[in-house]
Amino acid sequence: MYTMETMRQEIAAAVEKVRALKPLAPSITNTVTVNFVANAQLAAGGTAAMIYLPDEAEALAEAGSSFYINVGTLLPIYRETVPLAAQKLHALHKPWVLDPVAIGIGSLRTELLSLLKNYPPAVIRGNASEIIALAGLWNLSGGTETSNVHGVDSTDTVQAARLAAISLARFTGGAVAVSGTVDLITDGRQAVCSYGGSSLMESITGCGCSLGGVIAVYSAVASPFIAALCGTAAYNFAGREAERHAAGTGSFQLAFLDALYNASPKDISLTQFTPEEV
Ligand SMILES: Nc1ncnc2c1ncn2[C@@H]1O[C@H](COP(=O)(O)OP(=O)(O)OP(=O)(O)O)[C@@H](O)[C@H]1O
Ligand SMILES: Cc1ncsc1CCO
Ligand SMILES: [Mg+2]
Repeated sequence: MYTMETMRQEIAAAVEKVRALKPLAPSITNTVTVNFVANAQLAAGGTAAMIYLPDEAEALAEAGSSFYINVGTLLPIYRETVPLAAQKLHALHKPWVLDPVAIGIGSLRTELLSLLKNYPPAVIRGNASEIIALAGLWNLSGGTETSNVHGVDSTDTVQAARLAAISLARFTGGAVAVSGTVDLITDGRQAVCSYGGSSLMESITGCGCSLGGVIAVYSAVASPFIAALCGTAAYNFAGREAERHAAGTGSFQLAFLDALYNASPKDISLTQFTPEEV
């Protein structure tokens, strides 16, 4: 168990380590936000590599320190690529992050997300509706059988996903980060609410996707819980900072990357978060 003080120390240490080591966190991610994911990973201090083909996934699962799988826009080749990557990561005991974007839409997405239960990710990151639906698909408490996911956006509150997040974290032995106005991060034993960000983050695409990629970067140097908390705190810091400089959604995206790049270990570790009952 972490105290609030040790959480802050470990977050600051993770931010510093990533900037020193530049860990490679390869991604299988959607074509909508692939560029934003790579740029956010670089802004945090990590190294990015985006993958489509099965043999490349296996090679980069070996080469990387961690990995990111986001099922936002599936292509037929992912029927091979995603399972191969997950199997390899599981066999190598490497941390990987799952974003179950738009869970419930289409048969390939359901097939892949069901199968990934066999190779549990270190961190699951999603909006509230996605977390509830993944717990449902994996038959865990707090989940619902029918998905409330409408396209890629959430229709549930973060607190409504609390039990689903806790049961997913207990099942994987890792952590879950539920995003929204106030984010919830849990490892199944403790939970933290993280504050900050900006409502403009809902008006651009890819803040959630890229947060998953950045959590994968931090997973290379920290426990799943600290990595999830560190990524979320970095986003809450950078979002709030970017809003002060943005004229609208276009300049917000640029200001957000600048803020993420310029954020110090203290800026990130001193963001507001509070413990929650589990
Ligand atoms: N209203 C808000 N106020 C403050 N921060 C927010 C708000 N909405 C989202 N965020 C922040 O935006 C980031 C992404 O969360 P969000 O829930 O929008 O993900 P998402 O829906 O999966 O995004 P996408 O699928 O477009 O990538 C998180 O860091 C979250 O804290
Ligand atoms: C808009 C969109 N559509 C599929 S993935 C994606 C990025 C946000 O999840
Ligand atoms: Mg999303």
